[in-house]
Amino acid sequence: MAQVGGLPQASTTSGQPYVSKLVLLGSSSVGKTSLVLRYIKQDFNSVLPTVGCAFFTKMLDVGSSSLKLEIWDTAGQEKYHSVCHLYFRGANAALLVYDITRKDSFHQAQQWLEDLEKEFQPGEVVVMLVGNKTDLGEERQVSFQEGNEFAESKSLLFMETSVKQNYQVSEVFDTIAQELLKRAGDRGSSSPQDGETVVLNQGPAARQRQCCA
Ligand SMILES: Nc1nc2c(ncn2[C@@H]2O[C@H](COP(=O)(O)OP(=O)(O)OP(=O)(O)O)[C@@H](O)[C@H]2O)c(=O)[nH]1
Repeated sequence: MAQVGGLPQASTTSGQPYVSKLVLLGSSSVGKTSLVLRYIKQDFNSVLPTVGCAFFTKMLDVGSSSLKLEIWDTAGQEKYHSVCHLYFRGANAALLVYDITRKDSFHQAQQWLEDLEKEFQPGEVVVMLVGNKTDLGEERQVSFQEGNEFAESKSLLFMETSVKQNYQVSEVFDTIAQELLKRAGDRGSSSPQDGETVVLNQGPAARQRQCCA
């Protein structure tokens, strides 16, 4: 797993949260929607395939800082592939989700990374590779080592999860939040003042790419 730094240095003494956009990308049926629903609603049920994109928000407290995560859960079906590009514009973080029992989904996650690399500057977006469905270990086609090595080669965060068994689900989002706040602190972003909302990664490049979603 790529190294994650300590707790963020930035603080929100004014009580205003940082706001970040997190996009979930990956093949159909790898468990993207399930991951979000488990995290936000502590629920695991069979869900219908996503159409286009679903949107969720979640407030997190990390140390003395608050972060509002705007979570965009994209549809994995091939017919929505081109639409997904519209959704990941302006993202601060991305989860590239694959199913450890499906090698093709691992390759698709790598393809999504290439797409992100075309859209963003190196290091502009926090990216985590997530291998889901560890409860189906007997059907595993992608080893932990394979996922980890690919993530390390691309300087991505990496975790394996089982949404079904609620294994490492909150850790995925907490790690992303910590990394976002750490980067905000490293950049010296000032704490939001009363009535002000700070949107991370809103440099000149990001402002030019307004999301059309
Ligand atoms: N065994 C197992 N099944 C899971 C797990 N996570 C999700 N599933 C199941 O996998 C199927 C697909 O899950 P979804 O969350 O709809 O997958 P998705 O990636 O959002 O799919 P699209 O909306 O088509 O992009 C559902 O039947 C889930 O119940 C897991 O950790 N283990």
